[in-house]
Amino acid sequence: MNKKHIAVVGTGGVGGYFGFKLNKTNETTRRHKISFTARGETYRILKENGLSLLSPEHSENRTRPDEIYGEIAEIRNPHLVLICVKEYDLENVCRQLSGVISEETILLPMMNGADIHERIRSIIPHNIILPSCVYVASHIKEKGIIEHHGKPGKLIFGKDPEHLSEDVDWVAELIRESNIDYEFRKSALTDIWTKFIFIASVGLVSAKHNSSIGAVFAEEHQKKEAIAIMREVKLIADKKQIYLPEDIIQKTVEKAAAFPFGTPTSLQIDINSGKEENELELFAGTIIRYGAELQVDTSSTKKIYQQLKKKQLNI
Ligand SMILES: NC(=O)C1=CN([C@@H]2O[C@H](COP(=O)(O)OP(=O)(O)OC[C@H]3O[C@@H](n4cnc5c(N)ncnc54)[C@H](OP(=O)(O)O)[C@@H]3O)[C@@H](O)[C@H]2O)C=CC1
Ligand SMILES: CC(C)(CO)C(=O)C(=O)O
Repeated sequence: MNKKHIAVVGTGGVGGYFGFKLNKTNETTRRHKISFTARGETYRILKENGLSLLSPEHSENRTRPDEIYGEIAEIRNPHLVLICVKEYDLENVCRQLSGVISEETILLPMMNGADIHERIRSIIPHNIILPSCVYVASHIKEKGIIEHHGKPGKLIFGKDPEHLSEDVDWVAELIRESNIDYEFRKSALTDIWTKFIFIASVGLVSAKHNSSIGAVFAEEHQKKEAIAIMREVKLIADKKQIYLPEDIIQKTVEKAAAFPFGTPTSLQIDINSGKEENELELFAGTIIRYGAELQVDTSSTKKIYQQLKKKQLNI
């Protein structure tokens, strides 16, 4: 594989965790160039101290990126861009990326959401975009310092359905070499919706009650709310002809039980800490919109959406 430039855009929970692993491996192999883009104070700290990851997986918790940019406009000749931002920054990031990528650049979003690859495609129509989902419990402890708990993070990604014949095996090889747990599929759509049914339901209910993943399923009322949202997502997936197994709800409850009881969700943290922006639209907004388009009743999601809107105003 020729030397590639891998640009990590967004050095938060996800970009910091997966980017750390890429860079740590590359510090030894020196096969590629790994760059990070970060804003403001995070940029300054990364420049000064490098990137730190506090994780049971790594005893050596600091890595020095080859290049750190304070703005997307500074990125030069990237072969692969990992888009690791919250959904409310996605369109802004994509518009800026349009100015720095070539037609060969591959885009790999590492985000929650059911339609992220389509949203990227509406701004960057001709590049290869690899649909994906990620499982990891990591967050910004302090700017430039990422904390990771629980199981090793996992990336599931697939071929671009509009560029099926393009060879993107080098991306899978890079991920494998970096000791990242991953699956590479011909199509990742079922995986994306399997993650979406989980995180949309658990995220919304945990945000409403400020409860952890374990607590959502330990409390009967919360569990009922989560299952009602899962049912709505399953009906939408069926209408969109996205395969989810018939026992997906049972499987999703089991998946939740595999997380340490106290694991928070990112939506819970963002809403209950009074952060100005959060991913409520990514979860509830998307379900409600698809419901309207496909004539699926989404009254449970609409109810919790209104409750969370009110909660935001009162915080
Ligand atoms: N954290 C987790 O455990 C998991 C998160 N996810 C999903 O992954 C996605 C990313 O989440 P996460 O990493 O937690 O989010 P974070 O908020 O931790 O990190 C996002 C980072 O992107 C940065 N950013 C935004 N816009 C720009 C820009 N224009 N230039 C440079 N940097 C930018 C932000 O900078 P700044 O700090 O300056 O705002 C922030 O540091 C979300 O969709 C989330 O739902 C999925 C699974 C698990
Ligand atoms: C629940 C978790 C941590 C699982 O990856 C997640 O995706 C999120 O909080 O957004």
